[in-house]
Amino acid sequence: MPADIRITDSSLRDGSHAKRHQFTVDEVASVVAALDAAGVPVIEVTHGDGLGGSSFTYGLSRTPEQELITAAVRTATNAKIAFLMLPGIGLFDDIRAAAGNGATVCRIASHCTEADITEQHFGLARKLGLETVGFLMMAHSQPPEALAAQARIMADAGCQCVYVVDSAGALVLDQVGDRVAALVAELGADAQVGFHGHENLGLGVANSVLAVRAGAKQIDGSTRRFGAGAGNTPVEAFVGVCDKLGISTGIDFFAIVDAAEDVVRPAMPDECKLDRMALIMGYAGVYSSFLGHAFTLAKRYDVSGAEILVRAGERRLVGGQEDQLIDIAVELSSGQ
Ligand SMILES: C[C@H](O)CC(=O)C(=O)O
Ligand SMILES: [Mn+2]
Repeated sequence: MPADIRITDSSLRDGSHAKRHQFTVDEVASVVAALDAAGVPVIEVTHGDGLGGSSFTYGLSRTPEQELITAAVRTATNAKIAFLMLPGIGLFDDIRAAAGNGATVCRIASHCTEADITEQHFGLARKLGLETVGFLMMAHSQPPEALAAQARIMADAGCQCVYVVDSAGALVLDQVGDRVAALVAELGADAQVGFHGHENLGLGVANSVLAVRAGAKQIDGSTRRFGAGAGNTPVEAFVGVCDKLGISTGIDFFAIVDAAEDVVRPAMPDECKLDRMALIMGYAGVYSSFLGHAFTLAKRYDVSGAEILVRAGERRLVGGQEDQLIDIAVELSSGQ
């Protein structure tokens, strides 16, 4: 029996933000082995900011991501290995390399008003025989009908599942359902709809259930919430809730609970916490991966990390504008 929904585990990609991109091959292999054994169908492995993300702006990786992808592919027996790429950060050759190393699911992300920059990337991915997923990031910032129009651009370019991506963990309950429903209505049989949640307001599981009820067929999460900000929808809790609701995921609850505690947690530098800075991100609508940058800048310039995030929210900064966090920190340190 096929599962009702397909879960993609992002611990080894979104979790890369929380680990400052310091994964080793051994950590990736042990996490993939545990998730695969628990029945997780898709495991995403890449630098937190996608292929090519290793840089001074986004943070240097400890291990080249193609080596991590290769290790994941070698380890998985059933799970598909996915990778993320953001046009402008990664290159076409990075997609070719990931495909050559055995990854089979290509996830292309853009800010949720810029789907047109993904068209050529979906074209290449489909030509390479990859399964395609599109990410409309910072989805809280646009109304359902605007997101649906952007989803149509991705689907027409060859994307097989368009995700509503709550990058800031700012969407609340029906705001997820309304957005997913708008995409389902727009895309019909042309593409599936997915949801990627963050825990910054503590709603990852509830939001994901509402996404499923609105017609989403693919849901992201991270085991032990290992992701940016307060982390992602916890896969183990979501699987338990789905079991109770009669939504089949194909993942064994007890096995994923053990994987979270015994394998994923030891690979994490710390728990992903719902603390002051994470809550402010959700409340102010700030891109979750800014957390580590704001933390570092707060220390360097001796200013409040929370204040950096509040100002980032006021300026409606989007992914790719990490450098503007430095401007904010400098302003704060000079009393502006
Ligand atoms: C590059 C981002 O980290 C993608 C993502 O997971 C999000 O927007 O959320
Ligand atoms: Mn994310």
